[in-house]
Amino acid sequence: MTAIVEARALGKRYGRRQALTDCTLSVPAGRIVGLVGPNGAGKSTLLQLACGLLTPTSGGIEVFGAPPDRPGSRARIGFVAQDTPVYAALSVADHLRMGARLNPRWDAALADHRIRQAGLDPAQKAGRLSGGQRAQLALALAVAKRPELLLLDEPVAALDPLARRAFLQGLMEFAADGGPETTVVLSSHLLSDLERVCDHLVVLAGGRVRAEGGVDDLLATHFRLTTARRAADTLPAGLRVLAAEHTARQSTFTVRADAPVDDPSWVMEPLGLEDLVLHHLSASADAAAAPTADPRPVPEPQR
Ligand SMILES: Nc1ncnc2c1ncn2[C@@H]1O[C@H](COP(=O)(O)OP(=O)(O)OP(=O)(O)O)[C@@H](O)[C@H]1O
Repeated sequence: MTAIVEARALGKRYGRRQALTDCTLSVPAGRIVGLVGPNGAGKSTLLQLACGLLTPTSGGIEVFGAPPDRPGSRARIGFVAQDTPVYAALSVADHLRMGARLNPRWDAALADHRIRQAGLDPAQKAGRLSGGQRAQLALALAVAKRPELLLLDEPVAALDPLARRAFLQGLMEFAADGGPETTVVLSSHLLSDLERVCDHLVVLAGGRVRAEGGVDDLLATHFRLTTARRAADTLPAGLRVLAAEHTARQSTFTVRADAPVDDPSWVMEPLGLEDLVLHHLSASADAAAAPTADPRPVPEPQR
C-alpha cells in the first residue's frame, strides 16, 4: 500500500517547547484520516509539517515520497489552517477568480457549488463574513484546488450542525470523486464526526502518537475484558492494559490485544471508537502524571 504521508521519529521544538516527539506514522493513500488529541497535543504542528509550512527539528516527514517543501508538492496539497485565513478586502468571487488563476487543477464548478451550498454571496467582502462563513469559503477554495492530499485543521469547529453535516458529506464525495489515491487528513475534537467519516485514525497526546491505524484494525484489536479479580500484571503477554477497574469479585480491563484472548473464563467485548480514543488519551494522561507502572496493589477479594 502506498503511503502518502510518512513520518519517522519526527520531532518539532519551538524554542524550549517540545511540540512533537518521536512520531512515527504512515498514512496510506485513499484514506480519510482523523487526527485527534487534546488541546496542545501537536495536531496543528503535525499538519503544518505535512504541508511544508514548518520544518522538523528531528526525524523526518515525507509526502508523496519526498519532503513536502519540494517544488511541485505544494500544488498537490490543499491545506486549511485552523484560523481559516482569507483576504479581508477581497470578495468571495475575487477569491474564486484568484483560486482559478493560481491552481492548474482548479474545479470551478465544484467551487461554485460549495459557495452556493454554503449560502455565501459572491459579492460580499471576506472581511465581512462570519467566522463560520469564512471557514466555508476557505474550505471551498481548498477542495476546488482538487488536491491529492487535503489537510484540514479543525475544519468543522466553526460550523453550525447542519453546515457541519453537509461539509462532512461533501468531504466524503470529494474523496470518492477524486479517485482512489485522494487522501484527506482532518483534525477534530468531535469524535462522533470522525467516527462517521474516517477510515484511519491517529491519536496524538503530549506530542506523541498514542495509537494509529485503520479504524477496522483498531476496532479489531481493542477490547474490554472481564474476568475473576486479578492484577493487571498477571494478564497474558501481548496485552497492553489501557485501563483497569476492580470490584470485590471481578476485574475489567480495557486492553489492546494483537490477537483475541482465547480463554473461556474471560468475557470479551469489542470497544467502540469513541471509547478507544478516550482510553488512549486518559492512559497517556495517567502515564504523564505517574510515569511508573501502576503502583497500587490489587487487594485480595473480600470473603
Ligand atoms: N509558534 C509556536 N511557538 C511556541 N510554541 C508553540 C507554537 N505553536 C504551537 N506551540 C506549542 O506546541 C504545542 C502543540 O501545539 P499545537 O498547536 O500543535 O497543538 P494542537 O493539538 O493543534 O492544539 P489545539 O487542539 O488546541 O489546536 C503546544 O504546547 C503549543 O503551546
